[in-house]
Amino acid sequence: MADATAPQHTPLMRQYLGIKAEHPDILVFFRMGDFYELFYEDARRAAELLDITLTVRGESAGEPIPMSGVPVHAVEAYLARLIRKGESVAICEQIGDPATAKGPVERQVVRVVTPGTVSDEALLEERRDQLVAALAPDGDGWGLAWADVSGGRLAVMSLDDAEAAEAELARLRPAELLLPETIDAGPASGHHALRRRGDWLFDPAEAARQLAEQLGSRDLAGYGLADPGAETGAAGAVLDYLRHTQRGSLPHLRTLTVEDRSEAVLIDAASRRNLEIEQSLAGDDRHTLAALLDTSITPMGGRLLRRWLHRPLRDHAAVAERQAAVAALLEGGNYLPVREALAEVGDMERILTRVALRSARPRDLVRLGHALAALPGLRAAASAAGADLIHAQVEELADFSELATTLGSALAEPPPAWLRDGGAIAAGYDTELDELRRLTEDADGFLAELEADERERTGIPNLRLRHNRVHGYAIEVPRSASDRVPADYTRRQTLKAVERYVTDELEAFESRVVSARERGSARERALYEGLLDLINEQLPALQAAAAAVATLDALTTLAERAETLGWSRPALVETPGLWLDAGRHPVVEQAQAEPFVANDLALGGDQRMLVVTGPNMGGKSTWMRQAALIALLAHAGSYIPAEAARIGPLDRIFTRIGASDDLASGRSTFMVEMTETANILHHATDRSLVLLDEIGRGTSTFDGLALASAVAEELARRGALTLFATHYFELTALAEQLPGAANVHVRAREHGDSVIFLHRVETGPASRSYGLQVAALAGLPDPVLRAARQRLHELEARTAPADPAQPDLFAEPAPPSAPEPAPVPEPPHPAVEALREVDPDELTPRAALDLVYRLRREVE
Ligand SMILES: Nc1ncnc2c1ncn2[C@@H]1O[C@H](COP(=O)(O)OP(=O)(O)OP(=O)(O)O)[C@@H](O)[C@H]1O
Repeated sequence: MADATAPQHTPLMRQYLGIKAEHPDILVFFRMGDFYELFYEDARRAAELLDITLTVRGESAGEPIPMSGVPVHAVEAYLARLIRKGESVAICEQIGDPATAKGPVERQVVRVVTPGTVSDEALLEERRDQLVAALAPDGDGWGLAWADVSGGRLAVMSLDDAEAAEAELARLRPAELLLPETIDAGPASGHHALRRRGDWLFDPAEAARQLAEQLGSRDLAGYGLADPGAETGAAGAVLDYLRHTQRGSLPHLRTLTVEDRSEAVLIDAASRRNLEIEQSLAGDDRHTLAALLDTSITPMGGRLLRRWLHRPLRDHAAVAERQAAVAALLEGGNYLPVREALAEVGDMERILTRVALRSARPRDLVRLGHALAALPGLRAAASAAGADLIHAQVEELADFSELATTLGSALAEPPPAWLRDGGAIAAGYDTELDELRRLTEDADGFLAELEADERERTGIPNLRLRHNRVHGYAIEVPRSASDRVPADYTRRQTLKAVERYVTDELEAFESRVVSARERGSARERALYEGLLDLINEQLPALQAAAAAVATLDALTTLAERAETLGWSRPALVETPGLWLDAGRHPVVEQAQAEPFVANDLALGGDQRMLVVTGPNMGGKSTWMRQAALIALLAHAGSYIPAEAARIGPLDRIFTRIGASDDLASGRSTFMVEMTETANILHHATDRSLVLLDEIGRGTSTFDGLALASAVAEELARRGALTLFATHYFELTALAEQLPGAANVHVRAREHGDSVIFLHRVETGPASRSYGLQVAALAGLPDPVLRAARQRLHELEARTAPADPAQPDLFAEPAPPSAPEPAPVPEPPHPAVEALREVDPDELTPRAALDLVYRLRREVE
């Protein structure tokens, strides 16, 4: 990097390097006319990241200056690409007037665009929160804070250990993560957009002061943070970062939520991945719970629904409230008119943020006007559904009709893309603006008239009136006709084929028009600012209404999904457990063409562990995952894909499914598996749902078997609600060994050399595995299959039940081997002797009856 102070740099480069020095880690977009330019290392990086041309711009300090750039009009598309790659950009604008500047125009960084703090519509994903989070260490634990700038939310949470921090980061997926400079990254290591910030920015006491000021309260006691700790420090760091990036105040951030982990059904990072809530294991968002459920009408409803799915609630009362609302919306199709009314509302939440940050575009205000106008209809439609939660939302939909009317009459439709384009304020809204506009518009007529007059006066038929940005208005005459121009023409410019002149009349006109135009746009800007002020006056009430709309949308979406997908309302019961009648996998059922086979599940009470066996491809994983997804949906307040269900309280959902190397952290498949299993064993309780799929597979058979059985024993001891799928038949013996354990299997039928999967879950262990048949279905070559069959016969012969090479892992240990005395045979009972002597075929009915009487006497 070049040295800014080196005197041999050009003045422009000295200015650039001075600004760059304040933003050493991020790209600086340096405005030069119609381009944002990047220099030196930034230029190289941008060229690579954006696939734009790297050129050279002259020399400074005797060295060529590498340069790349993007046109101003297309900057948003480039910014969006950089943000998605986790990059941040400082936008440096020209703020001085180039006409009057001596040396380079004054320039200043007006905002810093970062992945976690953006609020521009073009840079945000519509249906996903884009968060910036901060972690601060706290003994063994961590303080966590996060902000959703575009939604106006700020939250904190205290975490007991690194595992909890990892789990919450996996839930929130912050686009940026702030960490004190001097600490070990711990649970944050590997985060793609880690930003180190000065340790002092995490200081709890100073953070508490800053936060109280931001929230307009005396201190944080009202938020339960009377004694500021690491979480407050983290929130302070987030706030500082937001102020730094927004370069202004944040009037829309006025509340702080203190989240408590124990209020949620906890899902650790690995389990969350396995459940494919918002992202599939394949890495996309198709075939996920969110993709299936999110038919919400407004983007903010979609984002709220995702938050619900990511944070199922333990409190059955809160869940029941959502269920009751969904039921009320389903009744008589109440949800349909609500959805219709929602269609006009749009993304009020993010629009309000842009209004608060004063970056709202004309289109935002037009849409806000429509949204406000739609609220009375929404209110009426929602009021028809009788549920407490719905009424609470309706109450928040205050009357904004005056504001709606003002916006409706103030804004032109369709609006221009930018305020600077002009025409945002509608005609008839302001007489002064109308007057100024008339002056500019009349200019066209005046010019046409003047042109005609001058042609006639001079007799030059191709005389034209021209306007150009630099030189203003001029009368253009071909050079060949220049000897015919009248004396009152003053020559301004001589070009190759034409000469340009002005007249006093034209100059007077020009100053009138230019001043009218300038005053017009200033007036328009002032009126627009006035509208922003007007909205901001009611910001808290508007934000509350937006939150209510989002809630109504999310609830209505759950109702629509329940109806469309044929889901039912689960009964919430007090006994921990999961009892499903004809449950289905919500996503697989929709994704596949073949009909889905519904299955029951009874897990709880005195049956707490089910060992699931059956062939590969039989449907074990699907059945287990559907149990977890149904439990999750139920605790999010949704209806579920089952005919009927009883669902007890749940504290955690664990899913140890599938195997994957975690190459990034250098852990092997088996190591990952055991780490995840260890986590389960540390935390599972009798209210935890645990899914273990083929645990122990990643090591030798005996080690694997031994580990799997010991893990099962521990889970049984803890009384965890466990589904345990395995290909080790030996583990089916667990059903007899462990209290509360039973076997189930997915049924398959042999069909010649092939196998038919019935996908039906039945009691008892599977009889065989059909591994070779499944391999055949998968297209393994015939010679290999033949060899495998041969090998299988050999193995089966070798491991016949009497074979000592196959140990019975669950047999009681043999008692100490003192030789038992041979039992002394007892003489048979006389009744037995008598029975031995008769031949039943020879007996008449009468003799048989006599015999019974005799035997009876013998045994008395
Ligand atoms: N209940 C069902 N009804 C219809 N199809 C099903 C059902 N369950 C599973 N399937 C289908 O069978 C396929 C295999 O299911 P799954 O992956 O659950 O088998 P698995 O027994 O876990 O296999 P493996 O032991 O090889 O992991 C699924 O992708 C799905 O298409």
